[in-house]
Amino acid sequence: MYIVLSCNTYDFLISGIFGICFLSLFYYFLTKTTNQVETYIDKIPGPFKLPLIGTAYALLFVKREDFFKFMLKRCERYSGIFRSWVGSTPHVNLSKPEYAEIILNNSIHIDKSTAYDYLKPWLGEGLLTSTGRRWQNRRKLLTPSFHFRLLDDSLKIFDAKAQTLIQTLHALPAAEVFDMYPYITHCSLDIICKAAMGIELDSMNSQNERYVDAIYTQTDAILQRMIKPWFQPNFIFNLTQKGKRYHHSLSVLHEFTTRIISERRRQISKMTNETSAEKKTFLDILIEASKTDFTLCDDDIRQEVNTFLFEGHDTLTAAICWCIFLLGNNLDIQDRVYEEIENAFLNHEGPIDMEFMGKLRLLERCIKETLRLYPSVPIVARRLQKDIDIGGYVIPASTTVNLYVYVIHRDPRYYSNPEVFNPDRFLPENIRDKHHYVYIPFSAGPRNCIGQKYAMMEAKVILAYILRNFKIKAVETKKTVRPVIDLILRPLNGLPVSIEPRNL
Ligand code: HEM
Repeated sequence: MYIVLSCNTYDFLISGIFGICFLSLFYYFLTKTTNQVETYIDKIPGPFKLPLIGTAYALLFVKREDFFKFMLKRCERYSGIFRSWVGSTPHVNLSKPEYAEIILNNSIHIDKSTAYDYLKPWLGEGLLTSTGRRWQNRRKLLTPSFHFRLLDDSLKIFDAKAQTLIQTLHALPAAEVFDMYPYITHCSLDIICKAAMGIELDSMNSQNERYVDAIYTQTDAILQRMIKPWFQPNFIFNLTQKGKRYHHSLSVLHEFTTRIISERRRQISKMTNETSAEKKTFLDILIEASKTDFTLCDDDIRQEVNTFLFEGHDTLTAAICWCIFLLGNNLDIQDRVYEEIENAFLNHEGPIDMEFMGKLRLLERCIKETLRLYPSVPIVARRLQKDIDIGGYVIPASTTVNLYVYVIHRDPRYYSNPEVFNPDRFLPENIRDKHHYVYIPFSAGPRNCIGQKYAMMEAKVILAYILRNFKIKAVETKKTVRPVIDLILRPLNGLPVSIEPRNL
């Protein structure tokens, strides 16, 4: 007789057996070194803790799609600050803007938490995950790629790709409900490849599913490893089905970026003096710098390309889709945005430019309000460099601190009816007296998002074209939609909508 084990059961058994042996071995040594820390951490309120597993036992039966809701409930229960233990690693979870300021408003606590180590096989020591001198040098090198003038040039690419997206959407059968999420994903992937790497991917026509699927497998596996101690030791994780899928997806991602870099190198080698004097892409800057900077080898370039491909399209796709979801539920606001876009197009010829962008004020407020309600990066984590005092508790150096951006953005002291979509919260007169850290979708301080201006511009262009061409109705409502987190905050069921072409 055969016993058929589901993937999850198999993974659970393998990781359970090995995990218990592994954790027991290290427990003695770990507790010896963390006693002092433990005394401080355990003064902070938090759920009941078990030996070895910490507070992660509560996640044993929490499904992936319920994890975010589960953590939000904890935030609600402990209001502002609570501690949790992922195995023997203490985490302090913060959800007040005043606490976010203490963590973000300085150049001391700029190290990412050890949880980001699980991103390293993929993103290596790229800008998102690196630290210290290496991070400083890289940030200095890459910041000019996001200079305003260069962003201006990227606008033409945003415009051209948004028009391709519109043609694709027009070709779909009318009045049928479909998932718009993959269409936005391919559009923003094509844009980042062209604007930052100089490569024409054309995934809107060729549907590059292998790369996109590999990203979802990675981000899911990485999150599971961050929160479930039994998946953390490599030799256990590698034996699980999840581990096997993870390694396969890793090779797909590396293959993809290696192909992009060699293709761009080939293009550069064919360039004449005239064409090479044209605008340099982000990848060109890296390739050029590697000729004189010997700390920038091929592997470093690949790490940065992986980082920017991921950060540059996945976060943005989520933001655009959440905005369409919200406007598809608030048709009165959608109509006002449509009018604004139509007025901006009056007497306008050619691709969208900076002047045109300046006219889309309501649309900009809608994007900001979307990022308040559904920040693409809902939790930001740091590893403390020295002891700090928060809410009357001492949090020792080296502790992992998680900032719940999603909860901070709903602080009722600063946002009345925080669950309501109201773009006018971002009118100049309404934001004047707000706490600076009550709105941090791009994080804040020295390690804020390097691509935030780029992101706002791209979102505006894509949304302007979609909303000008179609009236959109979202199928899901605020009540039915399930935000899930696998690093990025996405709607569980994608973005089911029906679209009706507007008469232009
Ligand atoms: C709506 C879109 C976006 C959102 C909400 C967003 C949000 C964020 C946040 C919260 C961080 C800090 C992460 C952390 O500390 O763990 C971050 C960092 C970063 N973002 Fe974005 N991002 C967006 C778009 C982009 C784009 C378009 C790019 C590139 C083209 C980009 C590149 C990066 C990079 C490289 C970092 C690491 C910066 C550093 O540590 O120095 N992001 N982003």
